[in-house]
Amino acid sequence: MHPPADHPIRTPAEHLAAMRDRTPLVQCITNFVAMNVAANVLLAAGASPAMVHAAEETGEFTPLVQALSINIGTPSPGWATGMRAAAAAARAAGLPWVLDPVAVGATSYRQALCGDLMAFEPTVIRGNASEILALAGVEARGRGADSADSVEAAETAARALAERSWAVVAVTGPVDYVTDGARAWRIANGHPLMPKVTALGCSLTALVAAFLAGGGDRAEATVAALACFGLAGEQAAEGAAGPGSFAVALIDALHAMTPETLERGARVSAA
Ligand SMILES: Nc1ncnc2c1ncn2[C@@H]1O[C@H](COP(=O)(O)OP(=O)(O)O)[C@@H](O)[C@H]1O
Ligand SMILES: Cc1ncsc1CCOP(=O)(O)O
Ligand SMILES: [Mg+2]
Repeated sequence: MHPPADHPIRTPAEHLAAMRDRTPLVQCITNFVAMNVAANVLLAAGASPAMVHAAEETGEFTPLVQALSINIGTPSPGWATGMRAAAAAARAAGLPWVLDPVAVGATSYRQALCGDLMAFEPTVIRGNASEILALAGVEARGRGADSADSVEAAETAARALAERSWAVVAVTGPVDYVTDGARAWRIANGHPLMPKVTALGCSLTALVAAFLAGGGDRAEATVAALACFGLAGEQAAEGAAGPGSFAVALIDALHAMTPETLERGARVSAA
């Protein structure tokens, strides 16, 4: 169900162009905080969002989309049933899907839900360092939805989780880390204002799903999405007076991003 690893190598710019060529329909089951922000991020970047979460319709709806993003940020039993149904439908249809394990270390309910979802083999897992540590079963110091651990501290756990689950694992923070268990990259794009705006991580997870829908190697598509989002953050910060105007400028920067700008601005290195 995962794209084969023998795709020709694409640059982040080529991944952006491929995503936009497809204008992928991305089903998002996300939290109440992120719903609007994530939809606007997808639209600005060139994808098409659909916030569909009811178990009653997802079996019918998920096969119509090009990628799925599941974020457990504000879980409840009905939504959890919808998440499991959507993940099952994505797996059955061979669609790429991304898991965002928000605050998974905080409660046993979130841990159990992520355990259920992991059984449906996410294509990519994207979280902050504390979330990836907790999901990997390593002691983490998360504070709710925020990380209290460094990306570096989560790298070994991320690799182990990728090997164990066969998901690509993306750990975000000041410098992001992406691994498929065999290969790894660091993405140095981003700006310190990004964690000062809620739901940007959640929105990035949805953007990763959109980039996966563009095809190619799933790890490289993930790296491309992170570089694109981080670079948009850098550009947005240039004229921002603080987190409020930054959030608006980030949407504008994603909309204005071109493959050429991304080619020049992506700071990706092998890890
Ligand atoms: N201190 C920072 N400096 C630069 N970029 C950051 C920083 N913290 C987070 N980011 C960026 O913010 C985005 C969201 O990541 P993160 O804050 O780790 O997710 P979450 O909101 O899920 O905790 C990513 O693009 C990441 O690279
Ligand atoms: C604040 C909050 N509480 C539950 S979900 C959520 C949003 C978290 O968003 P992000 O992980 O992108 O910062
Ligand atoms: Mg998050």
